[in-house]
Amino acid sequence: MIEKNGDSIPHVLSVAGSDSGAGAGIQADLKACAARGVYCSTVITAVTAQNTLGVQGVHDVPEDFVAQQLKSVLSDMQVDVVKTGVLPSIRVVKVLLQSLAEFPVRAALVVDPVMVSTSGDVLAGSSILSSFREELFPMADIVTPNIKEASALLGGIHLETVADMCNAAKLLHALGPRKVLKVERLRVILQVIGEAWDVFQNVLVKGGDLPDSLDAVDIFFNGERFYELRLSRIKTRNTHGTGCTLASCIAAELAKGSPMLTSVKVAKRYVETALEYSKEILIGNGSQRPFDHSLRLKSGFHRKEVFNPSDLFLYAVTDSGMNKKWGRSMVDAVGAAIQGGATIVQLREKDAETQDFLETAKACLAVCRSYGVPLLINDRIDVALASDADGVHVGQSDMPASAARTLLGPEKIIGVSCKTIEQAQQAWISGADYIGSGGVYSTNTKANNPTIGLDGLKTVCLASKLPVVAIGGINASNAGSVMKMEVPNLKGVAVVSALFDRENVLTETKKLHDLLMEHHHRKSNEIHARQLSGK
Ligand SMILES: Cc1ncc(COP(=O)(O)OP(=O)(O)O)c(N)n1
Ligand SMILES: Cc1ncsc1CCOP(=O)(O)O
Ligand SMILES: [Mg+2]
Repeated sequence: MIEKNGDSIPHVLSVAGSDSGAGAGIQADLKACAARGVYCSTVITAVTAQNTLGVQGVHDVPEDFVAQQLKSVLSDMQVDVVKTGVLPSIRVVKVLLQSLAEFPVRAALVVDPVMVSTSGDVLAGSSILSSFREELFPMADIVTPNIKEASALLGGIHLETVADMCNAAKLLHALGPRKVLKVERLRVILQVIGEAWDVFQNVLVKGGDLPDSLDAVDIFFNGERFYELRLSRIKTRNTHGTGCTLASCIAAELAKGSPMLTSVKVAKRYVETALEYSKEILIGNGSQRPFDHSLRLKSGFHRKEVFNPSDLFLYAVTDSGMNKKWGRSMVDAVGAAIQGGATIVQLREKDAETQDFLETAKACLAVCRSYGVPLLINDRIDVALASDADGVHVGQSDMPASAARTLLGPEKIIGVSCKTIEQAQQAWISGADYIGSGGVYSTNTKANNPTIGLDGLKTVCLASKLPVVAIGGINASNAGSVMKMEVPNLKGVAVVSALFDRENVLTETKKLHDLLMEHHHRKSNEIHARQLSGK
């Protein structure tokens, strides 16, 4: 951290190559860190003459001078995270590792094993592979290869499917044996002192180049579990520098103190938002075009960064009565729902005392943040504000969404319950982010709540400018009928009893998640087939 007037600013050191076109490399790292509110210092390892057409020349910086830059920064400034990009020679890798041994960084080492530019130009030769595998990776907290890099690092194996990517992530993870030995000791110490630990080496295999995928799918593996991180693929040619930017954002979030998985999810969302924002900008005449890291040029656009409609996919709404009945705490229930695949959580406490509600909210928020899952508060703006939850859900007789927006500001998520076209239009005008629509089917969870059926849901979805989540009596046997409806705004289902009025929340959530994924894949394949046949 760097001290400024008593405030500390998270600090990332980027050790990478310069891109004269400023789409990738050091320049992308500087812009990404600035966009994420983090200080970024730089050690330049190579200077490229580069533009949107490709790389016209590369000049490696002599390793002595790389060492001198490293010493200048690390001996003087408190670095939280080191992020690496182009490391053009084995000697530079050695110099880096020696510097890190002399001046250890506080939080993490993020290794983006850059070998080939977007244009296909080689930036680090294959002689570097063994040095990466044997010397650098064991020291890294996360490595972030794309498909081509993962394949090269694993002796040229073919990576064509998500299953191949999982396999590659596992094999790359296994290259960190010294790290595992080192962290095993740390794990024991942390367990003894009761601290959470997040120190296993992590691998993110980026699937941006995966053939035939409509989504941008990355595989995150932490040595224990695989996470399939899926966002819609933005159709644009302005993608030069996405790898550098993603790794820098991960580094920036780690420097702020976020857990690894949260950092990866935040970084992925940021890149998606930046690509969406810049998909039509024109810089240069070639096909390797950069994007705009500074999302504030278009007013209001950065709201997209706050809320991701695909988070509505499996929306878990809690019920403390049900948890009590099955003898578990709210925190355990929320943790189990997230592990089962819940993509957003709402705390719905109808009878709790304010102080208890606030404490529960803070405890659940810690769980949600550790998984990068947003937590919303039902009805109570005051509890959302006091706990710093990610937002609120309000109904037609709760505080109006416009007043909630004024109180919560632009950085929080607001959902509104709507049964009619007029309510849906008003929600949009009021500055809400999404609509909850139902009860679709009858339910015992909410009294005096007329059902609107699938037809009512469809009417709201078609009229809505906001994404919609369906709610009310939804479970594993009828969720398919809901998601089968051909309405673009419908993003998922919100569920109470089918998750929480059950003995095993994790199993029930997983069951529903798998079913929703099956529908999602079927729908994606249908769209893909339709696009291919030109219909
Ligand atoms: C996602 C979602 N949709 C609708 C509701 C219902 O909210 P409301 O109409 O305010 O009723 P209560 O939940 O407050 O009883 C919801 N909670 N979540
Ligand atoms: C909160 C709410 N709002 C509309 S229906 C409903 C209850 C949904 O609960 P369940 O999923 O148990 O039917
Ligand atoms: Mg309400």
